[in-house]
Amino acid sequence: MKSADTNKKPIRTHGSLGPAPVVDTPLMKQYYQLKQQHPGAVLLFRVGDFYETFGEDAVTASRILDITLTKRGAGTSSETPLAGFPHHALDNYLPKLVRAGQRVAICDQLEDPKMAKGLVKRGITELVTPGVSLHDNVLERKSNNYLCAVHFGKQEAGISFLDISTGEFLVAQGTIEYLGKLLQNFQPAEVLFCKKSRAEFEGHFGPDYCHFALDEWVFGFDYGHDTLTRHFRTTSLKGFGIDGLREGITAAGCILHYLAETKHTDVGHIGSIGRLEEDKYVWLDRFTVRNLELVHAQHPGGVPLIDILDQTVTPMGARLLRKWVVLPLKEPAQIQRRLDTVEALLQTPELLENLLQHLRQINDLERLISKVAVRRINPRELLQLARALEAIGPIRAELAASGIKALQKLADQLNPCQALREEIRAKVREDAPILTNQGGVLNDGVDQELDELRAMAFSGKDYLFQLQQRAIQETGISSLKVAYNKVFGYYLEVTNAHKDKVPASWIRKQTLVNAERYITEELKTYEEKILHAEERLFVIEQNIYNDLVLFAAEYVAQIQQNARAIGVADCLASFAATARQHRYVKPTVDDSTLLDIRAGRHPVIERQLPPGEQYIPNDIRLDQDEQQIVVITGPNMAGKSALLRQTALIVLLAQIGSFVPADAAHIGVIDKIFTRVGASDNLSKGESTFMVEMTETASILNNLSDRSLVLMDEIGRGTSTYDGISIAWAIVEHLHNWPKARAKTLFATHYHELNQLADDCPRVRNYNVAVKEADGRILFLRKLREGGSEHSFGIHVARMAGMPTSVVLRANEIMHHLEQERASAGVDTDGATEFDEVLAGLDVAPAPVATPEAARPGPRAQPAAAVHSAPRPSLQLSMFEPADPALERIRELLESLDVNTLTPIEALLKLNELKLATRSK
Ligand SMILES: Nc1ncnc2c1ncn2[C@@H]1O[C@H](COP(=O)(O)OP(=O)(O)OP(=O)(O)O)[C@@H](O)[C@H]1O
Repeated sequence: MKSADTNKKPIRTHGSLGPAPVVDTPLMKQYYQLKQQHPGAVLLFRVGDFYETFGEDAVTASRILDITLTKRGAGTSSETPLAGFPHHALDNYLPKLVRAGQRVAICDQLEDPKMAKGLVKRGITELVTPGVSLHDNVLERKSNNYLCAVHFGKQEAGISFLDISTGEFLVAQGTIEYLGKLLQNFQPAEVLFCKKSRAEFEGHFGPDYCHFALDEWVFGFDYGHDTLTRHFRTTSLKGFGIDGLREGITAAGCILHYLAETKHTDVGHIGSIGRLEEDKYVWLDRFTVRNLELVHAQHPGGVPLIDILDQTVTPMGARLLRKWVVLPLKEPAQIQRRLDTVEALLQTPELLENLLQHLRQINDLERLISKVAVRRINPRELLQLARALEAIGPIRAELAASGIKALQKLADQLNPCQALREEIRAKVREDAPILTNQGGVLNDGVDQELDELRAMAFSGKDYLFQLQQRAIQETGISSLKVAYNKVFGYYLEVTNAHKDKVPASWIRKQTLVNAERYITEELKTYEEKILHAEERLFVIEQNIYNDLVLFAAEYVAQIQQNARAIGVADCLASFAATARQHRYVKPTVDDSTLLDIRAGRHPVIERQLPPGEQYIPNDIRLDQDEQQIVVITGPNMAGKSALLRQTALIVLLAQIGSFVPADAAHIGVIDKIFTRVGASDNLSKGESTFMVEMTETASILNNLSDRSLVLMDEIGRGTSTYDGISIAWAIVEHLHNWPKARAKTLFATHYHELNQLADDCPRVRNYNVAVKEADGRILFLRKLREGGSEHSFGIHVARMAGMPTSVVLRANEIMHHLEQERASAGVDTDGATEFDEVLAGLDVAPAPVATPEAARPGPRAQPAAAVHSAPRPSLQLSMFEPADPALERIRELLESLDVNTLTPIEALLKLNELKLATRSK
């Protein structure tokens, strides 16, 4: 990047520093020059033993790090805020800044200040950003830390993820929904996009992602392709199976560009790039991932599925499990292999125990080898690497002898890398320090010169001790001591009380309050010898250590393969451990379209219940021919949502290869799980959100297949009753009548009116979650039983929640009144209710499938005119009052609709339009 001409005018930084102070010294001139290289980053500027921040950076740093904010040049034209911390505290403070979402540029002194002529040379040595970090304090052991890049193409969009701490590099291309799902699944720490795409990105995915916008030229396909092929040293990307992904390649190229920008150039551990194939995994839309709380809880204090499931003992296993959970499989054979292995592990408890015990020794093999690749591994970590490799041998032996095919295959992938292990053990001292430049890293006998220098340094120190003893004897000053500091080197220190006994040949060097410090010729000579030996010794150690790291770097690919195999073994062992501990059973997973769960339980809720309370299991059966859609009614708190979610979670667990919380489960593979929850914070967020959601719902509903599972929970709750029921009704009808697919559906509602759907739609069945009323109170039985419910129990729940008795009594009175009114006014001669009329008038559903049931009187059997001809004293829809001209317009709009060609979703959108029109009148 070009820096401004700094000779003539005062340097001004880019926006973030605000009005820049006048540059008054060469040091500040140097600072602003460096600051301009990464204007958006907090610059930690090394001055002596401190990292300093200036201007806005200082304000930010002091707020995040809770360090003192002072002023530099207070009261002068160059006054600027200042905050700093000692350089050795970097490991402590840097992660705090990065975790707070800051990008941090570290500027170091590039030469020894003692040697520098004039201003010390400084430069940015690293740019640490939330998505590009190798610091243990920034990274979470159990999750990946992804950097992501998004590129919007003309037809499709591309996306790429990289975890630099593990070397995992992924790419995908597809629709905006697919990208949204991947973002939700991978939860990147930082997203890169093109400057001009900011609005597009935020429009689709919201403003909450920590992001960085790059120049447009970075997002060229040719540039991306070249960057990738140069990195992988290949001529094409065919070998990775990604050559057709134009937008994806562009995004991936942008990631590598960013690594270079942030000075991450040693990235040999990024040895491959994998494609995230949309077809391979169950489609979980982003609401489903969030709503099922797979990896993150929706509310503070909530427990996500992963916390219940995760019994892994290695970080590789924990990270892989998080991926398995959000990417369930669709191929029955692949699922079966995992299930069979878990079963085999359960049948051989001794193998499971041994495996877990050895796995516990493994540590974070994957991140350790990445540190080797980027040359940032310290001696203690290298020892950890050796220890991890030592555990590989026994694991390989256990797996190979297991007699379980899948585990034997894993054993074949493991390699204890004996030569590397032995080399580390032979060279690195067991008690090696973290730093490599202060000695004590290598064993004796590793290098002859090193041994000789060590002997000299140590004997020199012995000599100094003898010198001290001699001086004490000669002068009679028993408190005399030999000491060392960086400025004067070795010196003799004598307290003031004895200074008259000091020989004349001693040279005074420093006067303290209570003592004098001296040097002698002899002391100087020995000091030089010792320091020289030490300096040389440190250099030799450093060189040998660097060579050892280079040697280890040759094992990167092999150790990454070990790490992957260990991750798989750990996940499977974790499934077995969970199944054993919590009574999970092996599901049957096949190509059928049946979903039959016997005595299923919610894996999370059952573990959260207070002691003594039992989770009540329930059966759920869905198929294509008889029971495609189950409408579940029941009062608030009955357990409807729990039932929906447990069904999805059981399917999901089965398809990631885990046993399931049930007595038995038969699962014909599901290809998509689609969830909509009509929570008030969802549908009622605002019209625009509502529209976006409806449009998305539309596109997803139209893409469902016979293998899809749809969960609708209180759809329409966030809007008015009529809207809510209409939308819910239309969606169920669509799902039932859509000729292209019969998606299995669970529909929870407390609109008991929806029970009428079963009259028209032969594959819709009514169920309810049982409750018992006794003495005006309600007892939740949590049992699903066939049949609809007659009324909702909101008032009882209000009582349970501690509502004042007077309010509860009054509510009861009003309810009875309304029920009576409704009974006398809302039922016409055919038995259709007021609500039926409204639906009939709008006719939002497509023509029913021709079945005998469809001929029965029901909502759609009513002609549109019925809306006006039937008496409606109590449930007036004022928008149909003819007197109002604005409403006339709405009527015209309605009449202009061709209901025979209108799709259900177009109808929903029209409904919304009408709603807006009524509001604007
Ligand atoms: N089968 C069950 N066994 C034991 N407890 C259960 C069961 N199902 C649900 N519960 C408990 O009941 C609570 C309420 O359940 P849930 O949220 O599913 O009710 P709901 O019918 O969806 O209510 P609402 O209509 O208010 O959303 C849950 O938080 C859970 O603690």
